[in-house]
Amino acid sequence: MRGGHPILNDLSFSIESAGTMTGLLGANGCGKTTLIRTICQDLPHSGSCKLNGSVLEGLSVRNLARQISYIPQQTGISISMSVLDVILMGFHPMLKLFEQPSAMMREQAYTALCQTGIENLADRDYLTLSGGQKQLAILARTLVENTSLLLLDEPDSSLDFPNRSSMLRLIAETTKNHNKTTLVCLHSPDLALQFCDQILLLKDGKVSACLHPKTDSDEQMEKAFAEIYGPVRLLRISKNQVEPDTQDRLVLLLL
Ligand SMILES: Nc1ncnc2c1ncn2[C@@H]1O[C@H](COP(=O)(O)OP(=O)(O)OP(=O)(O)O)[C@@H](O)[C@H]1O
Repeated sequence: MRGGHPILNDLSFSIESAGTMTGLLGANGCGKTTLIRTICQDLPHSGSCKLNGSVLEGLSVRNLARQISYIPQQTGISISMSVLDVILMGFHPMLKLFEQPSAMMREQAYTALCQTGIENLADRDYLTLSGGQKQLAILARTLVENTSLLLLDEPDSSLDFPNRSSMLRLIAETTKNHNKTTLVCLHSPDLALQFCDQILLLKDGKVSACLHPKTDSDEQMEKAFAEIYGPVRLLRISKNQVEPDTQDRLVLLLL
């Protein structure tokens, strides 16, 4: 519910097993953020969300934070603190009251900064970062959180062209290597087709299609995307034309 109005209706879906990444796509205002915030229990709703068989409704904020990492479009951090301290916030749900992060946690935080390529910003005030640098810092924080479900709302929106791809690759690798389940809102069908195991298309408050880019036919996917975006054509670029040892690359063109 937003402003007293239902945004999502009779919506039901399940996400594949741990180690998989699901993209959530749809037109502006179709309810992607609403769905993500509903799952992390940030918005009122009827029905229920289950994670590994456990109902999420009714769990305490601390308990939810131990299981779910949520990256909103705007981080909401408004006080001065170093980028390293922002990453260390990822350990808070694991610490007791007044307990400080250990040396090992600080080391892990620095490693996460290196993984996202912003170790040179460790001592910078977070508030002085650009929008894209902030997104990389928040992703680094997510990497240290020991959660099983990642909910990411357009984590690439402020990033430059190559960094968008790097960000999605890193999220996909983290998902697989750490056996996490990831649901990510995206606006780029191309990035979703390249990195996601499953794509949910949202329309009129419902899931209009659930696609599996590695196995669905091009015709099936074209038809589903056309429902959302209008006439489209799916181009398949053979792996030999891209880089060996990768999948064919799929690119969606608006007609
Ligand atoms: N605080 C609010 N009060 C009332 N309605 C809201 C509020 N926030 C969002 N909405 C409405 O809820 C609907 C879904 O919004 P939501 O932000 O979930 O869409 P979205 O798919 O994430 O959009 P975008 O791709 O533009 O980010 C929209 O019609 C929006 O106008």
